Amino acid sequence: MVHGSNQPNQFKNTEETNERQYLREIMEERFPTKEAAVAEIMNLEAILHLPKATEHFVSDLHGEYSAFDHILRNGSGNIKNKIMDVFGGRLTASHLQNFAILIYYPEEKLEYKKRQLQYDEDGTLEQWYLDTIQRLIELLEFVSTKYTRSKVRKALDPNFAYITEELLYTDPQEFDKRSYIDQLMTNLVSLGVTDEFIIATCYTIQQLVVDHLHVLGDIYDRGEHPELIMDRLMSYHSVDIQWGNHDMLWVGASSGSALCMLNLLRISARYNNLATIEDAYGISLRHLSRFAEQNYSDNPAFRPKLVEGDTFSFDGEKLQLTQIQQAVSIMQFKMEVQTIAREPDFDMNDRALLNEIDYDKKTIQIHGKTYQLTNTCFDLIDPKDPGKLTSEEQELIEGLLHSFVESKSLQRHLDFLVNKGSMYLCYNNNLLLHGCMPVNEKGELLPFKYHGREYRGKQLVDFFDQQVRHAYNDPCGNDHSAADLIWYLWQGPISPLFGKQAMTTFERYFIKDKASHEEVRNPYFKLRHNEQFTDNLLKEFGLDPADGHVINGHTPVKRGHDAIMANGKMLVIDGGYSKAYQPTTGFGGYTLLYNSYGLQLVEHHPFTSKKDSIVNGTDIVSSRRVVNHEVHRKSVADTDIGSRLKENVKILRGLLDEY
Ligand SMILES: O=P(O)(O)OC[C@H]1O[C@](O)(COP(=O)(O)O)[C@@H](O)[C@@H]1O
Ligand SMILES: [Mn+2]
Repeated sequence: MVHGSNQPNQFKNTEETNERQYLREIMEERFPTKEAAVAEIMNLEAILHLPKATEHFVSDLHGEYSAFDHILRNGSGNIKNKIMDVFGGRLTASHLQNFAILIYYPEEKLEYKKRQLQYDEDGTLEQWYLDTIQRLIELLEFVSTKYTRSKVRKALDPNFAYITEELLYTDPQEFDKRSYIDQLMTNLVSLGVTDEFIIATCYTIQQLVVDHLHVLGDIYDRGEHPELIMDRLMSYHSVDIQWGNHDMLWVGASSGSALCMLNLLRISARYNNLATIEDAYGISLRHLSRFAEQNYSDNPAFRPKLVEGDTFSFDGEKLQLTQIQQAVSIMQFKMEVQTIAREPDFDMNDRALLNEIDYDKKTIQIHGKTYQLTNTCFDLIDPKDPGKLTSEEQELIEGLLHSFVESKSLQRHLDFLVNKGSMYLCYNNNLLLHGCMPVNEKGELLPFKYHGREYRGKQLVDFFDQQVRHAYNDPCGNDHSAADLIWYLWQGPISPLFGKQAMTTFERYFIKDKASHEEVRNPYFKLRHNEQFTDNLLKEFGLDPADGHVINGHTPVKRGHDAIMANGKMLVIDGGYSKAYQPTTGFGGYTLLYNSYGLQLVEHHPFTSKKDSIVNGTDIVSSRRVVNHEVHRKSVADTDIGSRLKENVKILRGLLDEY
C-alpha cells in the first residue's frame, strides 16, 4: 500500500510543544503546591496500574432500538460473565439467569417478581429482597475493582452513594460491623426505598461493566426508532461514533443537501418508517403525500418492504407509501443528474441514468448494454431535459429541505452525531472505520481528486471529515460543494463509507435482469483478508501492526462466514440488528468486547422482545470467540488514556523541581 504523505514534522513538533506548554500551565494552576503535585502523581501512578477498562463495539444499529438497548443492558453478555465469575457454582442456572435479567431490566423484573411472590408464604418476598441486595452488592464490589473509588462514586446514584459505599467498603464478616450493616439494610426497607436502591444499583453495575462504547456507524435507516437510539447514546456515560453512509444522509439533509434528503425519504417510505420523520422530528409530509397521490399509482416495484409485526395506521397506507416512494425516487434520480453535472470531479457520469433512457422504447443503455425497463413511472420526466424538476417538485423539495434544516429535535440529535462522531477513529491502537479504505486491485490507495487536489488514505478520510463539519455548520451557505461531498460519501465510488463502484437503486427498481443489480465492491473487501495489507493500513494511520486491529462495520456478515480476518487483525462487526436483513444473515449479528485480557467477538441471536426476556429469561448472546488473548494483562498504562496520564505525571514531576 502506498502511504499518503503526513503532516510535515516541523509543524507537528511546534504543535506538540505548544500543547505541552499549555498542559503545564493548567497543571501549575491545579496543583499549586508541592504537596498537591505529589498527591496527584501518586493518584495517577496508581490509576496506571489498574486493569484496562472494557470497551464495547457495536455497529449498523439501523434504528433497531430495542435490540440495541438490550445489548447495552447486558453489555454483550459481559454482565452474565461477571455473574458467573462471582456466583457460578453457588446459584442454579435459572437463578443466575433471573439475576442477570434483573440487572438488565430492574424496573420490570421487580414488578414481575413482586407479582410472582406476593401470594407465597410469609417472608418469601422479604427474603428475596434481602438476598438480592446482598448479591447486588457482592457483584458491584467485583465489577468495581478495576476502578478508583472516585470513578465508582461517579457511577453511583447520588441518592444512594453514601449507603452504597458503606455497604461496599465495610467488611460484613467483621463482627462489630455486622449490626451496622444490618441497620443499613433495615433502614432501606423501613424507609420504603428498596426498589429504588435495587434499580439504581443495577444501572451502576451496567455502567461499570462497560466503560466505553464505540458505535461504528449506520444508526439511521431501515428500523423504526433511530431517534430513540440517539437519545440513548446522548445519555450514555462514554461513547464515540464513527459515521456510517446512512448517517451521512441525515447529516446531509440537515446541511441542505436535497439529494441526501430525498434518499432518506425514499428509504423511510420503503421501510414504512415515515413516522420517524413526522412524529419524532416534527417534519410534515402532508404536501409530499398529496403530491404523490396525485401523480403516482400503485406499482409493484415500489411497495414497502415489511417486517414481521409491521402494521398500517389506516386503509390505503400501503398504497400511499408506494406512491411516495415513487415520487421521491424520481426526484432523487433527477437531482442525481443535476449533481453529477455540477460536480465533474465526482466522475460519476455513468450514473446520470435518466440521460440514458429511450423514453419511447422504454429502454436504457448502461455500460454499452441495452435493458428493457419495467414498472416505469416517468410521467413527470421531460425526455428533452430529464434532470429538470417540475415547478411543483422544486417547491416541494425546497419546503421539505427547509423543514429538515429547521427541525430542532433533529438538530439536537445531529449536533451530537457530528460532534461525537468522526469519519474514523484511532483508539487504543485500533483503527475504527465504518466501511473501507478505497484501494485498487494491487492494494494501492486510490486517489480522490477534487478541485485540483488529490486525497488518499488518511488524508482522504481527514478531508471528508472536515467537509462534513463544514457543510453541517453552514447549511445555508451558497457553496454546494461540501453538501455534495456528503452525498458522495453515501454513494460515490471512492467513498470510504460506501466502498462500492455504484449504487444500483435505479436498476433494482426498473430492470429485471439481476446481473445489472450487482454492486461491485472495492478490492479492499478481498484484500482485507490479507495480513500484510491490514498491517499497511494500520501503518497508514500511524498505528502499530504488532498490536493493532482494524475494526469495520457496514457489510452484513452471514452466519458461518468469518468476521475475523488477516490473522485476527481485521474484524468486521456489522451488528446484524436490521430485521429486514436477518433472513439473509441468518442470525442477530456480532459485537466486540475489548477488556484487559484481549478482544472477544460475541455472536447474537435475533432479539425477540423485552417482555420475552423478563418473563422467560431469554437472552441473545449465543457464543463468544476469543480474538486474541493478551500474554500480559493490559493495564491503564497500555492505553491512550494511560499515555496522557503518563504525560501528566512527567509534567508534574518537572514542576516538583520548581516548587
Ligand atoms: O436493501 P435496500 O433497502 O434495497 O438497500 C440496498 C442498498 O443499501 C446499501 O447496501 C447501502 O446500505 P448499507 O450501508 O447498510 O450496506 C447499498 O449498497 C444498496 O444499494
Ligand atoms: Mn453502511
